[in-house]
Amino acid sequence: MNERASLGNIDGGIQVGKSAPMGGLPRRKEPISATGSALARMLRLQHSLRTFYREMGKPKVCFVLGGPGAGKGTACEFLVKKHGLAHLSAGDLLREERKRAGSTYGELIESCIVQGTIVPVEITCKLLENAMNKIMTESNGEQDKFLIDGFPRNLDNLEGWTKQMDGKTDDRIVLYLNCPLEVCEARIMERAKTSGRSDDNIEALRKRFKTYEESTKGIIEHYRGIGKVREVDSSQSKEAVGDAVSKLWSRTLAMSSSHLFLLTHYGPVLTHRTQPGDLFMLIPLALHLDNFQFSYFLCFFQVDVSVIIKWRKVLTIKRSRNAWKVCLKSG
Ligand SMILES: Nc1ncnc2c1ncn2[C@@H]1O[C@H](COP(=O)(O)OP(=O)(O)OP(=O)(O)O)[C@@H](O)[C@H]1O
Ligand SMILES: Nc1ccn([C@@H]2O[C@H](COP(=O)(O)O)[C@@H](O)[C@H]2O)c(=O)n1
Repeated sequence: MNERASLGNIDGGIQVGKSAPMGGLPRRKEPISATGSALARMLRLQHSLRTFYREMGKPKVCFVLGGPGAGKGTACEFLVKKHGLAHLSAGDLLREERKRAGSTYGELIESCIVQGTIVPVEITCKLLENAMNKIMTESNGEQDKFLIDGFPRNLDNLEGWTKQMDGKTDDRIVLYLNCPLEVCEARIMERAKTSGRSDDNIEALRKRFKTYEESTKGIIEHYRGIGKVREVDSSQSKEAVGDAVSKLWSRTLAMSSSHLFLLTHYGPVLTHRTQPGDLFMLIPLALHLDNFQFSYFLCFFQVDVSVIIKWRKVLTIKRSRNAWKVCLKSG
């Protein structure tokens, strides 16, 4: 499903964000001795669980940046087809809003586009927020992974997103498509023959390059500084870029969302990062490590079955009522 643009306008008015999948922590089954350290451990665990649930319920975002013509849209289309992600292009949403009858911002948007400057973030961010909400609502919350293409482009975009979205999204990584500007120029001039875009001409392109050099590169460096940039050489063929971004997605994003957590009141006792291609199941996992009289938490997790199989050396897994029970093997 290609969900590029055409997804919302500023008057859409849908609330962003969705509530965490679980309302709160399950009740303890058995009381534990009320020592200070046990209490401290409980509080720590409660805090990490709350963080975990909060992050799990948020839409996951991968920003896609690079120069004009670096191949952002093309790479996103590839990821949509291969990995079923939702693609929101800030530029496409702005162009859509520009032509919407009755839009208050049509003229402002057009003037920014032909001048190669950046539209005020309140407009772009609202369009993105509405489009994300539309996709999440229509998919019943199942589509929660977004490629946001061409955003944040400058400091105003970055600060506005942080303020307007205020932790409502889980901003995972920045996919940076690095391509020499001469290559970008040749691509855009080729695209200009058929695109009909008012900024696909050499004059507007030079202005867009200037904005990219002066504003967007600083944003990429900001994200690099906090370890979020994943870089791909996008001067390669479309197939090679597609392969590279797909591998990146599998290795970085899929892995980071697929941990196996065994939670006890002593904290997560084991976590495991999965490999691309592992089998995933969404199952209710109830943990009760009998020997240690741990209380259990009934949780929904993405569980990598092959990991469970490895751990069967020390753990047994039984189905009990409607839940899975994990016990330490005796002897
Ligand atoms: N790896 C590639 N090799 C050759 N041509 C490419 C490659 N990637 C994209 N193109 C072509 O270059 C042009 C620009 O690509 P695309 O629209 O994906 O870039 P973009 O970064 O999204 O551009 P913009 O910022 O202007 O929207 C398109 O005509 C596309 O078909
Ligand atoms: N965050 C953004 C993104 C885009 N724009 C404006 O749209 C033009 C075209 O963007 P593309 O990503 O489709 O190349 C861009 O030059 C800007 O004028 C913006 O303002 N803010």
